[in-house]
Amino acid sequence: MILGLTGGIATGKSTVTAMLREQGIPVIDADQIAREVVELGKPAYEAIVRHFGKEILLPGGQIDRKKLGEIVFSDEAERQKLNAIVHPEVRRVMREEAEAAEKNGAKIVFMDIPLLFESKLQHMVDKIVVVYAPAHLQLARMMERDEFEEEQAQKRLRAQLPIEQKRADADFVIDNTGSREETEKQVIQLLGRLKAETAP
Ligand SMILES: CC(C)(COP(=O)(O)OP(=O)(O)OC[C@H]1O[C@@H](n2cnc3c(N)ncnc32)[C@H](O)[C@@H]1O)[C@@H](O)C(=O)NCCC(=O)NCCS
Ligand SMILES: Nc1ncnc2c1ncn2[C@@H]1O[C@H](COP(=O)(O)OP(=O)(O)OP(=O)(O)O)[C@@H](O)[C@H]1O
Repeated sequence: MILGLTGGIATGKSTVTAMLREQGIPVIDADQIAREVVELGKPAYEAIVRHFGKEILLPGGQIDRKKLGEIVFSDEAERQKLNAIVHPEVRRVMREEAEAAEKNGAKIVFMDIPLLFESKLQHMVDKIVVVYAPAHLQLARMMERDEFEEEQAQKRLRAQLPIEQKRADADFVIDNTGSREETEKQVIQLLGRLKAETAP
């Protein structure tokens, strides 16, 4: 069974991913793959430099993610352009990794896909788990973690569908409004249900 793990920016997907891995569940991470496919010299890297120019590079030649983020979260057309370069590569690698995990005998595989709903990737997964935190907590946690001003954080929030809508469209919701311990309890409870469903 392939589960799509999604939510909004800073709702706690990475936090939940770490908890799942601790329970021995494989999690394929779209953000991590999106970082790997734009490493220096990869095809997506070349395409990004062609479109956005050398101004978005660090002195060592790697992509300056902060700078590219400032551009794409301030300009919807540029964000779409970046998505069109990066997303097909990310989907291809995710499929490969899911197949490898299933070949290794995994019955339950999670794919952490932040933009699952926005990119209409529902077809890639059997069920959808949304990690939820209300918008005001998303903002506060993002500002603290990334040292963003409120306006920078708001821009990133506006580039995604509202978290309330995602919650409504989920098969399962993990509410990360409370403490990490409360969240972990929900993760373990969900795994219990899924293991019962996938038992022979
Ligand atoms: C714009 C970039 C350079 C900013 O890098 P940065 O290191 O600051 O952020 P990071 O990659 O860790 O992403 C953090 C979060 O931002 C949100 N986000 C990232 N890209 C996008 C996007 N294109 N549209 C909307 N939200 C996005 C997601 O919630 C993601 O979890 C980077 O996010 C990127 O290359 N994005 C395009 C690829 C993408 O869509 N990745 C997310 C899902 S695969
Ligand atoms: N239950 C919680 N209580 C307090 N802080 C939390 C909780 N869960 C997560 N955080 C913090 O909130 C921030 C966002 O969490 P996390 O990085 O897991 O979110 P994410 O959804 O993976 O974010 P992104 O979409 O940006 O990748 C982090 O700094 C994390 O340490």
